[in-house]
Order: sequence, then C-alpha cells, then structure tokens
Amino acid sequence: MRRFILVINPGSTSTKVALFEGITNLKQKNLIHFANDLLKYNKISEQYEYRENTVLSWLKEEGIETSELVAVVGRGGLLKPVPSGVYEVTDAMIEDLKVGIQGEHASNLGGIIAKSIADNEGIDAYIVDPVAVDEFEEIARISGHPELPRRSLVHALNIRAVARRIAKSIGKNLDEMNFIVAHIGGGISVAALKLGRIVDVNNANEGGPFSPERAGGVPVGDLINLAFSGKYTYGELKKKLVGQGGLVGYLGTNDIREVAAMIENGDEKAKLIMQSMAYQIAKEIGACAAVLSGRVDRIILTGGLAYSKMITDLIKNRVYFIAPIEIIPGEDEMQALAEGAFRVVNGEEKAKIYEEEV
Ligand SMILES: Nc1ncnc2c1ncn2[C@@H]1O[C@H](COP(=O)(O)OP(=O)(O)O)[C@@H](O)[C@H]1O
Ligand SMILES: CCCC(=O)OP(=O)(O)O
Repeated sequence: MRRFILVINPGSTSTKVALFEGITNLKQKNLIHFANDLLKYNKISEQYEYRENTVLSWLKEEGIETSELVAVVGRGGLLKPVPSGVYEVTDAMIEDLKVGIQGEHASNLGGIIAKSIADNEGIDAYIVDPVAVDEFEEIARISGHPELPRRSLVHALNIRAVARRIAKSIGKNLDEMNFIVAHIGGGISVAALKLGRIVDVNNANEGGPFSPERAGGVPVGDLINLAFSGKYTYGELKKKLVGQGGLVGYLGTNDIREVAAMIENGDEKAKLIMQSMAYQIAKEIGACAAVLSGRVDRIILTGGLAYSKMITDLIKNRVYFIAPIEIIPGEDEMQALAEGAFRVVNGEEKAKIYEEEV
C-alpha cells in the first residue's frame, strides 16, 4: 500500500533523507558523501545518479519498497524567481535545475532526484519553498547599478517554517505578522517578513554578513582588482568567496564550536572574528528593522549557529531594543518538506506549476 512520503534534502557534503507517514517522521538519516566521491563531478547536477543510488540503497536497507511511496519531495534549488509554496516537479523545472539557471547549489539536486524516483513509480514529485523564492517589493530589487539588480536567494524553507511556528505560538497566522528571521548556518540569510512575505533579504550566497564559510559582502572595488589581477582563476575566486571565506578564511574552521574553544583558550583573533560575525548579523537585522519601518513583532534566530550561546548573546546585545527575540536552533527543513507535500497529497493545497509562476 502506498503510504510513505520520501523526503530528500541534498547539502554540499551529505544528503538528508527521511520517510514520513502523514506528517510523522518515521526515520531519518544523513547520508554522508566522501569528498573523493564528489570530486569527479564537474557540475553539481552531474552528481544526481550517484546520490539517487545512495538514497535508493538507504530505502533498501530500511526494507522499504518504492512501491510503498505516495509522493517524493525534495529541497528546491536555484530556479527562476518564484513565489513561495509547494511546486510539482515538471520537466521544465528539471531543465532549469540541471543548468543551474540562477547558479549551482546542492539543493538543485532535490527536485531532480525526487522526480527520477517518482517517475519510476508513476507518482508525483514536489519541492517546497525553494531557495529561489522571490517575494521582494520592487524597491528592494534596486541596487546601485541597473545592470546588477538585487536578487532574492534565501533559506526560504526553514525561515518560513520557523516563522509559521512562532506565529502559531502567539495565536496568529503568519500573514498577520512582521518578523525578522536570521537563518544563521553554513550560509546566512537575514530576512524581513512583512505580513508573512519575505520582502527583503541579503543574497545568502553573495552578500550580507560573512558566515562560517562564505565571505558575504566584500569591498567591491578591491574585488574587481583581485579578479583582474591574474592571481586567481574564476573558479578559484568563487571558491574563496563561497567555501573558503568567513570563519574558514580567517580561522581555518567552519565549526563555531572550535572557534568557541579557541576563544576560551585565549585566542584574541578568534574572539575578534566571532564578534565581527555577530556584529554583521546584528547590523543586517537592524537593516531589516528599517525595511519594516520599525514595526517588528519578533526577531527569530535559527540555523546551526543559533546553538551557540556565545553568538546569540553577542547578537542579542545589539538588537534587543528592536523586538522580543526567539531562538530556534537548527533547522526543520525535513518536517517542512513533508508537511508541504502532505498538504497537497491530502488535498488541502494545490501544487503550483513552475511554468505558470515564473
Ligand atoms: N549542535 C550544535 N552546537 C553548536 N554549533 C552547531 C551545532 N550544529 C551546528 N553548529 C554550527 O552551525 C554551523 C553550521 O550550521 P548548519 O545550519 O548546521 O549548516 P548548514 O547550512 O550546512 O546546514 C557550524 O558553524 C556548526 O559548527
Ligand atoms: C543560496 C541560499 C541557500 C543556501 O545558502 O543554502 P545552504 O546554506 O544550505 O548552502
């Protein structure tokens, strides 16, 4: 009997998988990919067969047949800008995920793997609140140059899931609330939610605060000089900014726990870098308060860094005056994906069609 929803969430070094019955998580695993296994692929999209096989092997290990699946749902990637929601994975979407229409990112594999498994069973595949969710107001799109508009690339899935949860806890719907949500993980998105819509956010890949391994916004003139210095190839420079920036660039680790240990051992540089990361996050939260004209119901800190009291205290000390602060460490992406797919399977919501929304 078909009853399980398979959830697939690909990250840069692992693929999280889970099996849900309804909205109950029955089992979940983080399938780790060794760097050597991924090295041979030039493009992330080329990893899809390898990763799909690891997902299918996991199902087998768990004694689950794909014929028992009612739907497959994956984390959505860097598609064309789309409104938030649950999307059926269509052939047009797959094409954009494969070419990486807004860039390469492991999340592009979610829809690709989901559809491949679903097609073999004649069932539907979905994605939910992809990182390409774009609810910007027009004013937010304007940068300092018409050829370089600001783009919305955001941890939409977790941000909307935790925002929904906090709204519910205060007895409101998300569309009644103004929130600032800072997803502070491997990448950082600080988003202004105006009546539930993400009306502004730093581009988590290319701007805003530096993160454990991303440079965030850097001085643009100096970056142009570096780019034309002949010192680095395009790929090397990209890696410097995404992967080898932030904590990794300064301290050689992306693990905030290691940084905290360095500080406890008296490392002054580690202390300054930690303080600076918190300073930049707080500054971005302040910017979002201006976006919302100061009408902020809650500030929410979420993502892996929110486990660190050192960092959340540093942020709180700078933004406490804006609004009450909620801390939801980690992320709830697997549950949010399953719940999105379940709403469609259960007939509570109609899946959007990508081609009709872009
Ligand atoms: N349980 C934890 N306690 C303290 N720090 C954590 C914990 N889990 C993750 N982190 C830190 O959070 C950062 C990664 O955030 P995370 O949201 O897990 O990343 P990703 O965006 O890759 O999912 C790292 O610096 C990591 O050290
Ligand atoms: C591009 C925005 C999404 C993002 O950065 O996700 P990860 O932190 O999971 O890489």
